[in-house]
Amino acid sequence: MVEVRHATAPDQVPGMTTDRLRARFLAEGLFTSGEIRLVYSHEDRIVIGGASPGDTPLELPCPDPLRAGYFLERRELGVVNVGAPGTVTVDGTPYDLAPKECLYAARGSRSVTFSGGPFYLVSTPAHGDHPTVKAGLEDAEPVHLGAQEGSNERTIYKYIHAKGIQSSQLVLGVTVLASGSMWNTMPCHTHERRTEVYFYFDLPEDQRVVHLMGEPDETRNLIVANNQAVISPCWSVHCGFATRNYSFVWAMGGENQAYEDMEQVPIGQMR
Ligand SMILES: O=C(O)C(=O)C[C@H](O)C(=O)CO
Ligand SMILES: [Zn+2]
Repeated sequence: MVEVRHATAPDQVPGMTTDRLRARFLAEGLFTSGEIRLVYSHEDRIVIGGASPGDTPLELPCPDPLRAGYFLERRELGVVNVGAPGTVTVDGTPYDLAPKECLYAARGSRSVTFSGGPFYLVSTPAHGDHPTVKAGLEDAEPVHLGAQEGSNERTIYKYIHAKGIQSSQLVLGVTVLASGSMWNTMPCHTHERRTEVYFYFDLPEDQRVVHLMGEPDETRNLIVANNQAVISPCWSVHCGFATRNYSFVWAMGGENQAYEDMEQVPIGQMR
């Protein structure tokens, strides 16, 4: 199943109801046992999805919006295990992924199958060839940020980026909040040259993230549950706090792969 989302201009946001805002930017229901569910966003043509194999392995389909012979004919794929240990098999080679481990699947791979997990998927168009690579948290250089005083102690694990796993344009990592911390990405930023998607996981079912989005001086909030994702166009801040600690996958596609290429927003400029 694939859902197509069109791009949104920032001047459309002030008039939006909560329902319209959620329909545009929040991806719910990505995980249904026995299915692969995808959202094709026209923001930098990022595809996100959830693969929930249940008892039977699932094969990545090639949905019609791609108009390709197979999913990775012109694309690259990042996979993060967001559940129990599982295996992703790429053209017959199995890669065992523990929770929070990552696999980059190369353009040109004809078959990708999933068992165990579930797995979160992010794909962007690719114009070059880079090998399929698996990485664990120990392979990603951890960056410790924040402090208890700000309720934002967290570790950023960068997997696919300019100095890590090589890709054509995909940039991807996992941020893990320490127990007792709730805030991510504050002070926040935008990326004029990229689209970013935050996918929240490891959050108990009865807890929520309050995700802030919109232009810095015209923010809105989305109340986000476990295993849901928020699409941030280049003009949108992306940050939030939750009712307890959690983890999230951040992934970007666009003009460049420099993690540091962002416009910082001093909190005094936010409204
Ligand atoms: O907690 C954070 O801060 C982040 O994880 C920020 C993301 O990595 C990000 O937004 C990258 O552009
Ligand atoms: Zn960002």
